[in-house]
Order: sequence, then C-alpha cells, then structure tokens
Amino acid sequence: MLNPDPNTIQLTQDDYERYSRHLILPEVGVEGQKRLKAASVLCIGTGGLGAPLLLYLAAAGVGRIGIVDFDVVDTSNLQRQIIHGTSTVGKPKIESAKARILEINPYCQIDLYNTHLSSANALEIMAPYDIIVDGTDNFPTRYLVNDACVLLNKPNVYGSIFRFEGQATVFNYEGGPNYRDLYPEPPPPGLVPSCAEGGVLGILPGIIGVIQATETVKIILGQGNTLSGRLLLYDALKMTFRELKLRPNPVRPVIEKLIDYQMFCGIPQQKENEMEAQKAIAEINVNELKEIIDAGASDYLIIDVRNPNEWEIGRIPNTVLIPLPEIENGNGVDKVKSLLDGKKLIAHCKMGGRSMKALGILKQAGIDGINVQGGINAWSEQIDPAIPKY
Ligand SMILES: Nc1ncnc2c1ncn2[C@@H]1O[C@H](COP(=O)(O)OP(=O)(O)OP(=O)(O)O)[C@@H](O)[C@H]1O
Repeated sequence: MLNPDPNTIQLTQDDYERYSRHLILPEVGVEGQKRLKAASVLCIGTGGLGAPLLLYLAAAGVGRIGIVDFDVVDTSNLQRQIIHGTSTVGKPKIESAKARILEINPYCQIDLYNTHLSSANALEIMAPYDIIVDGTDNFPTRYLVNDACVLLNKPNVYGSIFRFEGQATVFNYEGGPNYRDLYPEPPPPGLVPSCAEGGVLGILPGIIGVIQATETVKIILGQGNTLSGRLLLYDALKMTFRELKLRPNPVRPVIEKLIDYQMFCGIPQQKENEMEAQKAIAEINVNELKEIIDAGASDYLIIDVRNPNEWEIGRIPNTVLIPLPEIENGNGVDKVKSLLDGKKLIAHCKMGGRSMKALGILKQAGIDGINVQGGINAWSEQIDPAIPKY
C-alpha cells in the first residue's frame, strides 16, 4: 500500500458524487478515495495497453497521471487504442490521450512527456511517481523500465500482448520478483514478432490493460492480493486464465545502473547484420516491377512472402505466395528452388522488410533475388489504389 497521509487530502462535493460507488465499498471508502487522489502513476506508452488503463485510472480518481510516448496516432491504432479517435489521427498520442482523459475526469493532473524513454531520461522522468505501469511493446524498454524501477524502488505493473494471448504481473513490489527473474536474458533479436508483424485481437490489450489498472488501484488502496509473484497468462481463444509462480532469482545480478538496452537486446548487431545482407541484395521500385509485369514477367518468379491473411487483403498480379515462416523453416526455400527453373527471383511483402529478410535466407541457400522497395503498400500508393493499403 502507498502511504500518503489521508488527513491532508480533502474530497470535494464533486468527488463525493463522482466516486459515490467507490465510497460505499468498504474496501475503498473515503480513506481509499483520498489515497487514490493523493497517488501518482506514470504510464509508459499510450498504445494498446496504455489506452484502456489510462482511461480507468483517470476515471477511478488517481490524482496525478504521467504519460510517456513519442508516437503519433495512426489509423491502424484505432482498432485497439481506444483512448484515441479518428479526429486525433496524426496528432501526438500523449496530447490525444490527455484530451480524452480530461473529458472523463477534469480534476486529474496530467503530465506529458513527448519523448522516447531511454537510459538518459528514465530515472528523472520516473522518480516523481509512486507506481510505474509498463504499456510498451519492446524488449529494450521493458528491461529499462524494470531496472529503473529497481533502482528507484518502485512497483512496475507489467503487461504484454501478442495475437490472442496476454500476460500481466506486478514486478518489484514488496520484495517480489522483477522482470529479470522472469526473463534473465532477452530473446535473440527478431525471434519474437511484434504485433505489427503478427497481428493482435483489438480487444486483447483492453483486457490486459484493465488488469494492469486493477493491480495499480489495489496497490494504491492496499486491498486484495496483487499479482506480485504470479504471472497471469490469458488466452482469448480458449478463454482461459492460468498462473505461473514467479520467485526472485537468488543469484540474479545486482542492478547498479542503467545500461544501453538496445545493445543488451542485441539490436545494433541485428541492424548491422541486416545492413550487410541488404547491401548484397539488389532492389527495384514498384514502377520497375510494373514494367516487368506489363512485359509478361516470363523470365521472373515473383514471390509474396506475406501471410495468407494479408494475401486475402490484396495481391500484385503474377505473384506466388510463399510466406516468410515457410522460408524460415526451409520448406519455402525448396518451393522457390522448384519454381525457379532458371528464372530471376523477385520478392515483396507489405513494406519491404520481410521480403529483404526472406532474400537474405535464400541467398544463404545460394539463390539471389531482387527486393521490391516499399512492398505492396507502395504498389497501392503508386500503381493500383484499388489494392487496400493496410
Ligand atoms: N521507449 C519508449 N518510450 C516511449 N514510448 C514508447 C517506448 N517504447 C514504446 N513506446 C510506446 O508504447 C506504445 C506501445 O503500444 P502498441 O504496441 O499498442 O502501439 P503501436 O506501436 O502504435 O502499435 P503498432 O506497432 O502495431 O503500430 C506505442 O505507442 C509506443 O510509441
């Protein structure tokens, strides 16, 4: 439980009306509502997880909320980032979030940090807050948030999502485990796909974000049992909740300072390797691809390495679907070999990244190919607007 002196906090007449359903709960009451009003919470990321949890924290009467994000609202965010709206597409997410929060609760103090949380600014940004909520989507930031919480001795309310599954827990609370006890080492770069690559059910972050909000409110009130020491695993397709026990690792290394988390997660090495591979792979733009297709493309094998679901959204004529995972597991490499028959290979995907990766794998198998810059989205913009850009 946080420990403000509730006697120094006053509830206003509006507070009594606004929070009446809280005030009649013995577990909240006037004292609990004062604790909520005195509390400060920093939410890192106002995307899928941050959106619902910020709405509920503000509605519950948390007195001060900080929001960190550097991104702007994109139309593809609206399927799940319900704090934002069509009218705020193109605007900074933190501004969009603040406007919506104040609509729900104009008495909440909102602090905005339009920045990338990094080792250089994390301690300063996080220090003034009682609780940190991690709503981000990448490993370097998760390790950064974890280590900064350990150094500052603050609870870290964690959530993560992918496709139909999510996880939530509370780290670094009352001597409990932290993120490094769950994941001592980051996964090899590129192994775990992001939601932008693998997709996510729009409702899923709502469920996990609301669990994070619930844990935050319980810590403030000092009520119930938190998820500290328990990792909650949710599967939306099976509609199951499972729990794993988490314990502090007795021999975990002591965190003494923040480090370079991009480096720790192997991302510069990955970028270097990708750049090396890219240097060796030729590229064409979509206009050049159109000329080849218009001329019959008889000397070419053009592969699309997106997922079958993306293929359903739209496809470039004369292309063969061989999804990247098939190329990664080797079957797709055999398929390319069998179809190639002396032809030149061209590969495309949605934006050009996955096809570059596929061509790198094929190159190692002795097959040279040409990448299409900008992928089918560039084709949709420049050649055929009838194909949906997504
Ligand atoms: N280091 C960081 N500092 C500040 N904000 C961060 C940091 N890392 C991630 N974020 C923010 O966390 C949010 C994560 O949410 P989410 O993955 O749902 O959104 P997204 O990046 O818009 O999604 P997508 O990648 O599918 O387009 C994003 O808004 C992102 O900008």
